[in-house]
Amino acid sequence: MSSSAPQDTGRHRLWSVDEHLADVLAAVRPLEPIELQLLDAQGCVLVEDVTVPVALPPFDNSSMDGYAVRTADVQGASEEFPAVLAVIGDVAAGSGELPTVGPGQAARIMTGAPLPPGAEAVVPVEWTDGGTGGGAASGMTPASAAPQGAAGEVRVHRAAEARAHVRSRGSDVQAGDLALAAGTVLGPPQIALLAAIGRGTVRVRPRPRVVVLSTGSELVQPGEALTAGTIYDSNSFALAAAARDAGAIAYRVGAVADDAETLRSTIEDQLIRADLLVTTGGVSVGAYDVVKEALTAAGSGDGDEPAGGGVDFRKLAMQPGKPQGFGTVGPDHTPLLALPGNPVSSYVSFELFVRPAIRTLMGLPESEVSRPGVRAVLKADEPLRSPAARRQFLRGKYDAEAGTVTPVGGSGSHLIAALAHADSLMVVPEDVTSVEPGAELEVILLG
Ligand SMILES: Nc1nc2c(c(=O)[nH]1)N[C@H]1C(S)=C(S)[C@@H](COP(=O)(O)OP(=O)(O)OC[C@H]3O[C@@H](n4cnc5c(N)ncnc54)[C@H](O)[C@@H]3O)O[C@H]1N2
Ligand code: MOO
Repeated sequence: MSSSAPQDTGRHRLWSVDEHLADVLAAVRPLEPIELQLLDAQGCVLVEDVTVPVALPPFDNSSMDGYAVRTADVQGASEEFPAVLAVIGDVAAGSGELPTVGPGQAARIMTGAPLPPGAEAVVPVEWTDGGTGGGAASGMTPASAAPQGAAGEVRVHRAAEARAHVRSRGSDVQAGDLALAAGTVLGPPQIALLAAIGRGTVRVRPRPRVVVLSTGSELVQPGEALTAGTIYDSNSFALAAAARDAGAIAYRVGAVADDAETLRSTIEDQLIRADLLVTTGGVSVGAYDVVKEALTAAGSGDGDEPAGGGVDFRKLAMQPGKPQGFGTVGPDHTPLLALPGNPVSSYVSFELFVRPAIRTLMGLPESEVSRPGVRAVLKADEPLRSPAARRQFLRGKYDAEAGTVTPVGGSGSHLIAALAHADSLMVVPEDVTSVEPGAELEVILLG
C-alpha cells in the first residue's frame, strides 16, 4: 500500500483532493537521468550544467550577401561617384581558405561566410552594381551560371563603417559561458542552442512511460461496429493524449474485458514498459468492477505473486471523480492510478492527479507540476449548484480578456461533448453549495 491515510480515519472516510494528491506525489520520485539524443530530449529536464565549448559565432562573419571591403576604399562613395574595386574572389559560407583583401580590392562574400583578412566591413550587394557595370544590383547571379562574378570590378555606391554587416566572433556566447543550467526544460530554442554549440546528446530525466489501460466489456474500439449495449472506448484515447500532453510517452492498451484474471495478466505484461500505470473504470461498487477486484487481491507482485494488492481504493470528496484507486504494483512497485470510468471523471482525475505524477517523474519543479489556476468572474444565467462537502470541478470556457468564465454543459460525468468545448475547470470549494453569477471563483486552465 502506498499510503498514508491519516490515522484517525477509517476505511470509509472521504479523502480530500489535496490529501489524495499528496499521497500520490509522495510515492513518485523523479526518474534516473539518462543520456539522450537531442531530439529525444525535447520536453525533458536537463540535469547537467552545459558550458559553451566554442564561441558563437566561432568566427567573424558576414550578415549579408555582398562585398568584403576596406573602409578607406569606400569612404565617400555614392551612386554618382562609386568606389571602383577589383574583385579578388568569392568567399562562400563554409570557405576554409580565404583571400586577403588588399587596398583597392574587394572579395564577394555570402551571408555566414568568414570575413577575409584585410577586410573591415561588408557592403550589401544592393549597394553596389554587383559587378555588372550597370545600376544598383538586386542580387547576385548564381556562381555556376556566372563564374565571372568572382572577378572583374565592382562599383560600390555607399560608404561603410568598420564592422558594418559583420557578426563578431563570440557576439552570441563566449567559450566557457553557461549555455543552459541544470533544471532547464528543453524546448525548441534550448535544443537549438545545444545543437549550435555542438552537443549531440545531453543528460536529462527521461519522459515517463505511461501505460493507459481502459476496462469494460461494453467497450468497442473506434472504427469498429457497435453492437447492442456497447459504446466506444474514449477514455484510453483521452488519457493517452493527456499523458503525452503532460510530457510522457504514452502506450494505449485497448479495452480489457471485465475479467479480473485477464486484467491482472494484462497489467503484468505491461509492467515491462511502464513507469506509471493508469486504468479507467471498474473502481466503483458494482458487481463487475474488476479493477478493484483484481488489484485488491492479496500479494504485492513480488516474486511469484501476481501483480496487484498494493492498490488502495478510496472515496474522494470531489465531483466528478469520487472513486479512486492508488498504489503500486509489480516487483518494481510501479505506481498505478485507477481512475473512475465515467469519461469526465477519468479526465478530471487525470488532470488533478496523474498529470502531476507524470511531471514529478520528469523532475519538473513544483510550480510546473499542476495546471495553472486563475480567478475569474462567473458569467452565467443562473447560480452554479454544487454538492455539500465535495470539491466540484465543472467545465467552463474562460475569457482571459474579460476575466470571466462561462459554464459549458452540466455536471454530468458522461458529458464528453461539453468537455470537448471547454478549456477550463471551474472549482467550487467543499464548503460552497451555490455560486451566484458575478461571483469570483478559481479556474484551472487546461491549456
Ligand atoms: N451504487 C453506486 N454506483 C456508483 C457510484 C456509487 O458511489 N455508488 N459511483 C458512481 C461514480 S461517482 C462513478 S465516477 C462511477 C465509477 O464507475 P467505475 O469506475 O466502476 O466505471 P464503470 O462502471 O466501468 O464505468 C462508468 C461509466 O463510464 C463508461 N466508461 C467506462 N470506461 C469507458 C471508456 N473507456 N470510454 C468511454 N466510456 C467508458 C461506462 O460505460 C459507464 O457508463 O460509478 C458510479 N456508480
Ligand atoms: O465520481 Mo463520479 O465521477 O461523480 O461520476
